Amino acid sequence: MTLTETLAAIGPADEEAMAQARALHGRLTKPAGSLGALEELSVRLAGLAGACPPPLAAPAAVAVFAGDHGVHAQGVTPWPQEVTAQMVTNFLAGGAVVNALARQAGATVRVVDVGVATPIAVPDAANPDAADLDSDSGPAGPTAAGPTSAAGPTSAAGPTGAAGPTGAAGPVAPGGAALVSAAVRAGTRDLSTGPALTPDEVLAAVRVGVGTAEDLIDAGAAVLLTGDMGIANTTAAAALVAAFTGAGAAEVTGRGTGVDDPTYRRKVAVVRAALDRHRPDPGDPLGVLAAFGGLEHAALAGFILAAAARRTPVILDGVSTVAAALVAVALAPDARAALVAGHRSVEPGAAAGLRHLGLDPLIDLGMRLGEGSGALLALPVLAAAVRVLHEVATFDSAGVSEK
Ligand SMILES: O=C(O)c1ccc[n+]([C@@H]2O[C@H](COP(=O)([O-])O)[C@@H](O)[C@H]2O)c1
Ligand SMILES: Cc1cc2nc[nH]c2cc1C
Repeated sequence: MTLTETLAAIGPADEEAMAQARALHGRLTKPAGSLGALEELSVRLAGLAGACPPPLAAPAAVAVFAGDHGVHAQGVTPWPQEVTAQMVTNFLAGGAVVNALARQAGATVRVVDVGVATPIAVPDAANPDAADLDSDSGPAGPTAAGPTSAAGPTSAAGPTGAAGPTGAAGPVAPGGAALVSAAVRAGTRDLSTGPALTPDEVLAAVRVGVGTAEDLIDAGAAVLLTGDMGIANTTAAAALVAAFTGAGAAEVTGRGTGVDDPTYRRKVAVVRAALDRHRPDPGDPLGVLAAFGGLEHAALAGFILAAAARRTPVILDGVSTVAAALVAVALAPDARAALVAGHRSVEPGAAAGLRHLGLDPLIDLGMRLGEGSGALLALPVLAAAVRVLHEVATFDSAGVSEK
């Protein structure tokens, strides 16, 4: 679908299904309210699906969007830019945190190059079947269904190719991920000296995200997870969060990968100057993306919107995915119904963004990695919330006396 069609397909939560889920919770063999936040989550998922119970949350697929940032030139991070490409290679080889956590959670991983600035080395596919989580490289389980296997032909990026030259999914190393090459440009321009992206580049990146979500859902995914990789992207994310929440630069800028005091001060100054320079209008979400980027934020916004249009839950991860959710909800307020806040990242912009969205994170482990790591840890919680509605007996059916 085009972005316009995607936005038009996003509708509000189904109040009737939510009422049914609330009523069902009152009949299940547990004191009312005893499952806390799990209950409200399952009610929201019923509202999204328009059904009670909503579908079980499997198979699950995480998409990690990778891009580079011109603002890297301002010294806002200690890491060299080429680490973005090197970490993509690590994802493909199966050696990153996202791979370990995806194997643990029984999710597949797709990596989308939407704007990496340096060449990506694709590891040899020693065993192309190994990315199928049914294999020995990961735990077998109901979520390890073939159709979403990262190694499958659906990874060939037909629909995501709107942005330009798009590669078929690359070879997959054992336990690794498929690569979709859909770079819109080799990193953004420096947001501190001018717009990071042109309007056309923004739209192209958003389309990559829309196509990725559609592709994964068409291949069977029942829940989508967001991930990002981009050295210096917490600077762009902070500016995006400030633009949509109205918070000041110091409130939303964090230490990212762990920057020292002088770098942190420089980073806050860069975000403050960029906000002054661009005077972003939150009523023009695509204009805000053009001002600050990044390409992965734009693609993530499209990914979230397409999930909402297909009434599929999408688990947010860290600050970049929260920033993208702010863009998505500014474009289509009803998209909020599809959002599940996976975790509370240490990065202050993540908490500020979640507050603005009115979402409570499922877990809070002091993490600040990105890559989809927090979303993957929250996946079993979401899956459990749904399974309870499917499987727990009622007082009537189990013959348990009520109070
Ligand atoms: O989202 C988070 O919680 C998060 C917090 C700090 C760092 N990161 C990751 O670190 C990279 C950006 O950090 P930096 O310091 O280079 O801006 C990028 O790849 C992010 O995925 C992610
Ligand atoms: C090593 C490394 C891994 C990452 N994963 C996500 N962002 C990252 C940033 C760095 C620097």
